[in-house]
Amino acid sequence: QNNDSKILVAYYSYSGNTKAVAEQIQKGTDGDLFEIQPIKPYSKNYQEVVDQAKKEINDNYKPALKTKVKDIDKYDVIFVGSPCWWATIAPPIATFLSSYNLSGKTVIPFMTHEGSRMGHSENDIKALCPKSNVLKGLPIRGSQVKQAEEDVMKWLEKIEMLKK
Ligand SMILES: Cc1cc2nc3c(=O)[nH]c(=O)nc-3n(C[C@H](O)[C@H](O)[C@H](O)COP(=O)(O)O)c2cc1C
Repeated sequence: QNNDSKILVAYYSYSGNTKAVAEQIQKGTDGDLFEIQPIKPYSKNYQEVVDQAKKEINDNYKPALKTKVKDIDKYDVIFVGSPCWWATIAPPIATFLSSYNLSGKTVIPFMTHEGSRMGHSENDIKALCPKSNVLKGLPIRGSQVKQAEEDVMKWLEKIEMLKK
């Protein structure tokens, strides 16, 4: 229940869509917003990032991140947002989930995509934090994030995470 929970909204966003949804979730939950950023940013060239992402995902590569969450232990609920990359989470999310002990916490995925919806990201997330309670995720089409707020708020209400 939102009123008793401490909420973190963590996300990685390459081109801004997932960031927009993260901000809507932050607004709806009053949680703390945290941007996951790799130390080495991905190329601005789309084809380059597509090729690099494919290789990194196939290799289970986990890029080093710029910053850490200060006190992860205080959070009960962690929203985790990623763009859909090759039908799964972007590699910085894999690093994020591997960097903390998230056992006993509720992990709530959300994803922006251009057709694959959540892909197989929920299973991949579960494998990275096996002792967390991973809920079903929210997929939002990347090109429609600006109109997504109502759907996001309805979803938050349904999963009892909308702030009172
Ligand atoms: C490397 C890469 C791989 C992608 N792979 C997929 C995919 O498999 N399925 C899909 O629906 N969209 C795919 N997309 C589109 C993105 O998921 C979509 O544009 C998303 O909203 C981008 O979010 P962002 O602006 O937060 O980075 C891919 C985009 C990139 C850059």
